[in-house]
Amino acid sequence: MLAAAFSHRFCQERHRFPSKVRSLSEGPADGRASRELGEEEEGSSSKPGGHNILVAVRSRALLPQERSAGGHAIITICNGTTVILEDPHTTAADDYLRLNKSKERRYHFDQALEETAQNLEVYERTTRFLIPSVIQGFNATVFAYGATSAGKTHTMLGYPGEPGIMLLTLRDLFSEVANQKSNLHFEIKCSFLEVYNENVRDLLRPDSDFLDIREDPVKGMCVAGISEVGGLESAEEIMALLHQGNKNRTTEATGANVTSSRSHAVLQVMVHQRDKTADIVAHVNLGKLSMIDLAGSERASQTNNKGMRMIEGANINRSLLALGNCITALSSAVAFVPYRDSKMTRLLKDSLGGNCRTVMIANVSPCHINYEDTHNTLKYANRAKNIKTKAVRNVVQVNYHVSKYTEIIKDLRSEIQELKAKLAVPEAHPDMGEEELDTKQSVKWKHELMQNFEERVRIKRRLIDLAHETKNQMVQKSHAQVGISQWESGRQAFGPSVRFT
Ligand SMILES: Nc1ncnc2c1ncn2[C@@H]1O[C@H](COP(=O)(O)OP(=O)(O)OP(=O)(O)O)[C@@H](O)[C@H]1O
Repeated sequence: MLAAAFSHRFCQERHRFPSKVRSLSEGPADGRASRELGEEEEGSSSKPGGHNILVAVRSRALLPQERSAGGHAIITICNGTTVILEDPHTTAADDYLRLNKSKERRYHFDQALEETAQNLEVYERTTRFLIPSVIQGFNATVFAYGATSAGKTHTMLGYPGEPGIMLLTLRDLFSEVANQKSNLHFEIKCSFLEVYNENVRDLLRPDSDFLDIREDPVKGMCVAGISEVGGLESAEEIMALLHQGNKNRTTEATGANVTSSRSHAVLQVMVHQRDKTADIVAHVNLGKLSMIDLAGSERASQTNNKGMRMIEGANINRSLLALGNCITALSSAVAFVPYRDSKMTRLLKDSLGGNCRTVMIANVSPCHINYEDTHNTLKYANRAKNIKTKAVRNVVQVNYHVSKYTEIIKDLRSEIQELKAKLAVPEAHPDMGEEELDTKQSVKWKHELMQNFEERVRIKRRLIDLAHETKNQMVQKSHAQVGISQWESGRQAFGPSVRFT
């Protein structure tokens, strides 16, 4: 009773989301995350320790079917960061061990969003701050986690009247790119995949084979052979691809949700950014933004799923259990993290423990019938708060040694052709006038100019040859070094008795 009164008072001071539009780089309405982003943007994100995952919890309203089944809400959100979960199980009057136990569980998160929060508010308080860092070459992931029908797809995808995190993020990303286009060159590509029954499928090329996940030393975890659609200019273009891909996504009606996602869906947007004035050597920032709508965990007893739906459910639960185990391992900082236990956790490896800035949105149902699921989601979300990632800017140096020189030579050649065409004037005659002599003089200058250009072409060619020679010499040098180290290790293995004659 006392606890209930306290929570009521506490809720009077509930957090109000500021109506003022926050700037992209301002960070979410949370001091900690905002400060961390500042460090990241200054390029110091490689500092030991890294950043904590930003964890937000979103509770939806009771659904009509939950109300008609006599469901009541057991979730209270306070102060924009606290979630109070009421245990609906009644305690028997003679259960003396539990009589004085509080029936409330209290959790604190970076953000806690109540049922009145629209997707735009969720986006502004959780994800918006990631955009500048993606443009600067950092990896970022936003994923929705929770039981079936908790509201993950509603949060990530939304619907035309209320776009979800994916569209809102893409809109801001493209408008930020447009703001910076005068000084920087951008290339934006996207891919869309699903993990269904432990198989990875390209949703933009549904007739392709199942794909493999690989760990690339430069790109991190990636999917071999996934199609990347390039030349994208607007969020709407990506959303069109997403809707096309979504038609290929596996969703079915289940006992718990009429449009239940039976697969985990991953939308990845790659942003390549470089200076417009870049010369022979360019530094390209490679940012990758992953937005993930996970399939929801479900209890077979509650969903009444049979046959294929039950197998899917088992696979979904298996991969979510693997995700839960990874979260537990990472939050307790044990040495071994079982990423390999499922495809989804392999894909999420960078987002959970690697080079990435990560936001987890844990969706919960407020209905007392879903108490166990909600409790589990809150427990995992609470553990995930301790996970640290180390985001570093991905910069590759593109050395245009050969390709750029060839391009320059091509340009010079076409210039020479143009000059030659202009030079195609009649030969000079002895009885020429002053005007004609002037023309002859300018023809001479043009000729010299052309020779100059030809000389430049020769020099560029020589540079290419030199680059090749240097490369060959380096290969020979490394062969020689391998030989020397083999000789030295052989010498150590046989000891000082080996004599060379
Ligand atoms: N914040 C919300 N406001 C209003 N309705 C919501 C909200 N979140 C979810 N819903 C409704 O709840 C139902 C289930 O939501 P949704 O399909 O997003 O759940 P899910 O977690 O993606 O489920 P699954 O894992 O089975 O795919 C839908 O009818 C959706 O419209």
